[in-house]
Amino acid sequence: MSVATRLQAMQPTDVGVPGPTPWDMARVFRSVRADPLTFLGEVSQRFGDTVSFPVPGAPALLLNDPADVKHVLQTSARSWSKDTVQYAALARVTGPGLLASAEPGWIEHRRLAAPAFHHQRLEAVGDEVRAAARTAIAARLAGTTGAGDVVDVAALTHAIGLDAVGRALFSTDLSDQAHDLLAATSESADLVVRLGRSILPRAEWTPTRTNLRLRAARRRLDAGAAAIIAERRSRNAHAGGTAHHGADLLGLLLDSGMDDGEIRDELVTMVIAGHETVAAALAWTLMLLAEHPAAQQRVRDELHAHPGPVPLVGHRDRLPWTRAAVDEALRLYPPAWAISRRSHRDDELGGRPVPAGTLAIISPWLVHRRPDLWPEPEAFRPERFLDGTTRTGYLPFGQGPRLCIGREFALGEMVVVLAELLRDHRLELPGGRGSWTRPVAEAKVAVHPRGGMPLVLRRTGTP
Ligand code: HEM
Repeated sequence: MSVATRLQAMQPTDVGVPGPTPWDMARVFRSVRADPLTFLGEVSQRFGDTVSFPVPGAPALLLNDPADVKHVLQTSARSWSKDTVQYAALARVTGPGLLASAEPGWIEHRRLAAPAFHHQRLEAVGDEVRAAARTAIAARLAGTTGAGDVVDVAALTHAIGLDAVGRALFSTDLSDQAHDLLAATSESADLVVRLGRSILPRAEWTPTRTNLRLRAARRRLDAGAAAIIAERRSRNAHAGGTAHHGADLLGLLLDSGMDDGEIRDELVTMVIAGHETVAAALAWTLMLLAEHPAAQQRVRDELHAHPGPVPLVGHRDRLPWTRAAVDEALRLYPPAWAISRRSHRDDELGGRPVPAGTLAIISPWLVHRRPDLWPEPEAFRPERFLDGTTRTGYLPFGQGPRLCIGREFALGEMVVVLAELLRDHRLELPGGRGSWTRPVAEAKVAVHPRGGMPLVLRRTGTP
């Protein structure tokens, strides 16, 4: 490639979309890395629905118009792939598992995993999710008085999230490995974010601190996955070595003919995608309910009006308000705060041609705060979702063919955990409303409450 061609490739491509200048970006560089949510909010306020970032080569566009979002993720999904820095960084941990994989191999893996998320199967694992919630709640509350102890509900929901994935998808009790798996997934998630935001991407083999730490975290995840696979094979051998390893996700993967490396990638994908997101979403939901005692009481009233175990699937008819509270919490705090795609063909966005190679950044966090779609967008109002209809500009689980495979599982899990916790407990803000400050929403792999989520948990019936 000639110098002129190289220089040409370094120039941002102008597609006639406004956005910050390179100078603007240089000035805010540090704060963007520390707090991308605020930065994205500011640029969309300043430049509108489509914002262009001054990066070398093909355009990088932030898309906030639901029509553009639908175009990229759904209508024209075949022209846009996950060939992006975000997913390349994730693939350093998960390998080309279902979440990070770019087409075309993805569809076979999706078909293979799908039966583990079908309604029938999810109905069958409701007890496991309930058991995960009960065990973690009992462990966390052991030794507390029940009369108003401050509990970090984010740590609680992490423990539940991991255990629920283990029990429901791998029929495995992960409690022995929980500490190590939680530490390794959260370490990997932090490093993935760091790599995704690095201005100087280095080759995987260079001995940078991040690369070395990532390799160590990967080894721990590999060991965890290998132990889960070995345990299932040995269980199967003891049961007479039947041809089928079971109806859960791990059984499906083992029966599929995938090699152990591919199975490892899917297991690690599900552990990361399946517990970080649900844990964060639940922590924010509990905070919002603590801030809104009347909404919380309405959840409890619904639970008392319908005693008995809450089903994972089909809970909406019985507990419409509880489910609406979950939907509204996912609007305000969508754990997956950024979704990226790269076009591999020339395409059009809002009537404007965009070349192959264009990067599209979609932030559910921003789209969910559009005042034209969500009046008083910062207000927590579960009633927005009471009618149960699909809403334009609502995509906590993505949209189109790559919609979250764990959506029904996650929603069911969230409702079941709320039921287990709120039936007999009241959540309050430590120090009361006057002295309460929300934890900072930290955009990592999921949007987490920085420093945890300390809330008062009081057994109902105690003063
Ligand atoms: C509140 C919880 C969850 C949220 C907010 C969430 C969000 C998302 C989003 C936005 C996507 C699409 C990403 C994209 O298009 O680039 C996605 C995909 C995915 N999610 Fe979830 N997720 C959640 C729970 C789960 C659970 C419980 C699992 C599994 C146990 C899971 C596994 C996956 C997988 C494997 C994909 C990739 C699917 C594909 O590309 O075919 N997620 N998730």
